[in-house]
Amino acid sequence: MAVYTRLGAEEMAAIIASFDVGTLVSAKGIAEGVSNSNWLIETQNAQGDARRFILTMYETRTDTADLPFFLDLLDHLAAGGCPVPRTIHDHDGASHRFHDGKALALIEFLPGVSVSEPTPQQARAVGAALAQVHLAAASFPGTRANSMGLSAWEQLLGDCGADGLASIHPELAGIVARELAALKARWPSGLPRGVIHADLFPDNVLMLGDSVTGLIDFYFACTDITAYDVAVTHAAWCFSADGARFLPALSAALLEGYESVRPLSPEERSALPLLARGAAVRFLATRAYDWLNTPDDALVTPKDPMAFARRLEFYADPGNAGVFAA
Ligand SMILES: Nc1ncnc2c1ncn2[C@@H]1O[C@H](COP(=O)(O)OP(=O)(O)O)[C@@H](O)[C@H]1O
Ligand SMILES: N[C@@H](CCOP(=O)(O)O)C(=O)O
Repeated sequence: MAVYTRLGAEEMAAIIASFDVGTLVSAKGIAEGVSNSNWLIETQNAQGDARRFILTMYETRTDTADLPFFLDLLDHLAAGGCPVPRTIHDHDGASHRFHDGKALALIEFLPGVSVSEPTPQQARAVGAALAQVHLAAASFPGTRANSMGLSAWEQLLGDCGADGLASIHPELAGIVARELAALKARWPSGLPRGVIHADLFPDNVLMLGDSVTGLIDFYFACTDITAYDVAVTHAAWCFSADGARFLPALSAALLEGYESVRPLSPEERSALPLLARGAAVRFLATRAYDWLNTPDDALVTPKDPMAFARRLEFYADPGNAGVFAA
């Protein structure tokens, strides 16, 4: 459930009237998503043409100071030919506005559905789309530090505490301590950097058949190691949902699709096993924190941290490093 804020019909009509998109016909809350409130908006213009948009109201997890970066990035990538939604600017030319103290933005609706059991063809298309984003983002002037980097993982996992981690799984605290030490000692410097999506899970990709029709939810986008984004996407796409089974055909297809647009350098390739361990720790950290800190009556069901502990064990096994070999 991801509608945290209730908006009355009159309020919604007034918000939509701030944009040059016609009159409001319907507004339906969207159940998917966890961070922000989203509505599917239908409008009609003077000619009677129906149009669809997504209205997002940013809740506490999104820092509104970051919105110009996120929203300008969408427009930049869309102008560069990437399948990302454009933002609709209001009558004042602003990409976001405030309602009752909360920021909101209207963005283009893109068709497509999120796949839950991707095929290799779909993984290939996602790899290519990710590479297209990396190339198009190279000319984006904005920068944003990664607020979900190594120090944040350490902080979140520290906040969980050894007892908290042990309540999730008896061996988790030990695994986490080992991994954080290895990542801190060996995290690469000198690899190409740029703007990355940093959360390209299947639920953030819209597809029709084997084609990517939309890359959405850029609210973790930041400036970081480009190949780390490949590692995040690999961790997100190339395992069964519970992390228990690695899916080699998806892995090969994702990397091949990526390299069909942006070949990886030998240095990036050889860093991928470690970057993938980092990616697994990143999602283990937020999931473990949420697992221990989400109130029982919250609207959101926390995601299983162990699904990323299992991926981590896979990536940390030197016998599996060949997965990333050219
Ligand atoms: N531009 C878009 N076009 C079509 N559907 C979208 C678009 N943006 C978001 N959605 C829908 O809204 C849902 C939640 O959006 P998302 O940005 O992932 O929210 P959250 O940040 O809360 O996770 C998506 O799963 C998708 O169904
Ligand atoms: N992809 C993350 C959760 C982030 O939530 P999102 O709805 O903003 O994509 C995970 O699976 O842990």
